Amino acid sequence: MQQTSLDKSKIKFLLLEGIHPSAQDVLRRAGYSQIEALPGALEGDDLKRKLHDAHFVGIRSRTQLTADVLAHAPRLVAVGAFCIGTNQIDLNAARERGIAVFNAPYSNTRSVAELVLAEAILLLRGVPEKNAVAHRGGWLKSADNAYEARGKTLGIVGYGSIGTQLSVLAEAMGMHVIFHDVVNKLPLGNAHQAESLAALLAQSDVVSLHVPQLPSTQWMIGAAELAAMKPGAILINASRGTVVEIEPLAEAIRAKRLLGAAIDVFPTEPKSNKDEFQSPLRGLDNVILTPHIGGSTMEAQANIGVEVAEKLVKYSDNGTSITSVNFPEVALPAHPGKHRILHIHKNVPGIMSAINQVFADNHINIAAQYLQTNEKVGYVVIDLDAQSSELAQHELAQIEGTIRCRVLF
Ligand SMILES: NC(=O)C1=CN([C@@H]2O[C@H](COP(=O)(O)OP(=O)(O)OC[C@H]3O[C@@H](n4cnc5c(N)ncnc54)[C@H](O)[C@@H]3O)[C@@H](O)[C@H]2O)C=CC1
Ligand SMILES: O=C(O)C(=O)COP(=O)(O)O
Repeated sequence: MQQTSLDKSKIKFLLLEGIHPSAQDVLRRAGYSQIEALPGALEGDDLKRKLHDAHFVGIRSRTQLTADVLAHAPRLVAVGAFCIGTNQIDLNAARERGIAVFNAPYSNTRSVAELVLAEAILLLRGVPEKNAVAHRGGWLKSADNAYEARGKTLGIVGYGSIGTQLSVLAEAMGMHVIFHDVVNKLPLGNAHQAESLAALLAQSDVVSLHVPQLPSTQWMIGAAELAAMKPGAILINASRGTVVEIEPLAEAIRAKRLLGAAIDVFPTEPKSNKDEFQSPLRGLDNVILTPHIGGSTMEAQANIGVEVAEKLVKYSDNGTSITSVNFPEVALPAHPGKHRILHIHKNVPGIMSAINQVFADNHINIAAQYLQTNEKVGYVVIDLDAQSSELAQHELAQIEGTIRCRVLF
């Protein structure tokens, strides 16, 4: 019988951006050996060349998987975003090509929240500036503009996984927490939802941003919003570099309208540790600049490596797409003794009857069938007897609207 399931030894994983070795451990334990791991991001032709024969790619926040790049990845079955954000991936283009995208929605939330809280404390005390001055041989011993965190108001913009973690930690230190979110959220502890972003900016001593990169969050903090903040307030951004306009922020710091800032993410970030970091914020002593390391702790990275690699293995081994961020979610049991056909198709009228007709016309018994659709794509999984799978796959692949059809056994 012809082999229709791709041999594991032929399945290629490309892991970029220094993904934690825990991911490779999971993949190897599952029987995958063709793994290429690179320390930095790739772009342009280099990225396209590497993706040409990859079945799975693992990235972090830096690698841009645009529609054009995905068009150069004919074998790609799934993308693992070994991070929270998936804005670097054209999720619709991936879906239309039958490429499922998975991420790690929770593994680094605590790391970000801890860093932000630490930065808030340091900035309220003017430590970054005092530290910079001391390194230059100066001595800024003074209580001027140095404050306790206790009793100060922390304004959290985006009250999701990270925002809520931060809320709990900050309250434990005696801060008052208010938040702004486009969705009505359950306030934790004594936090409360501000009436608007403007109200939050007007009341907060520290403003911390935790929104995803979306059209609606692009440049949401610009000159007008910075001017609306309390004089002497602090801004922290560990969300995405498109959320804050950097020039007006640099100006507000230089003019001492804001006491300080901590910025972890930038409109343009170096693609590896070898490239120069350029920013108008360089040289401003009371701005903490960090190289997008909000989620970069050993704990978070090791957990993310395992979490996302396991999702890729499950999808590769048995078709389970549960928790995919762009794909119909199907939770599948094992299929001992049966072959399993995974058919990804455009969600158009008549396609399911065409699929089922193949089984009727060819007298093939369906042992189990699972279907999930979203607006654009349908994902149907069919378990059947081994001797029928080659014929079924051949026939199903001919159906108009088929995006991808593979067999597992
Ligand atoms: N600096 C770093 O290393 C890291 C950065 N991140 C960034 O942090 C972001 C947030 O992460 P999570 O809290 O896990 O996401 P989440 O999805 O749990 O929470 C985001 C919240 O923002 C809200 N939101 C969306 N649009 C908004 C708008 N226009 N105005 C106000 N609120 C809005 C959502 O309703 C949601 O409650 C991620 O999308 C990622 O970009 C995440 C991890 C590490
Ligand atoms: O989890 C996220 O969304 C992050 O921003 C972390 O990105 P990174 O994996 O550190 O490139």
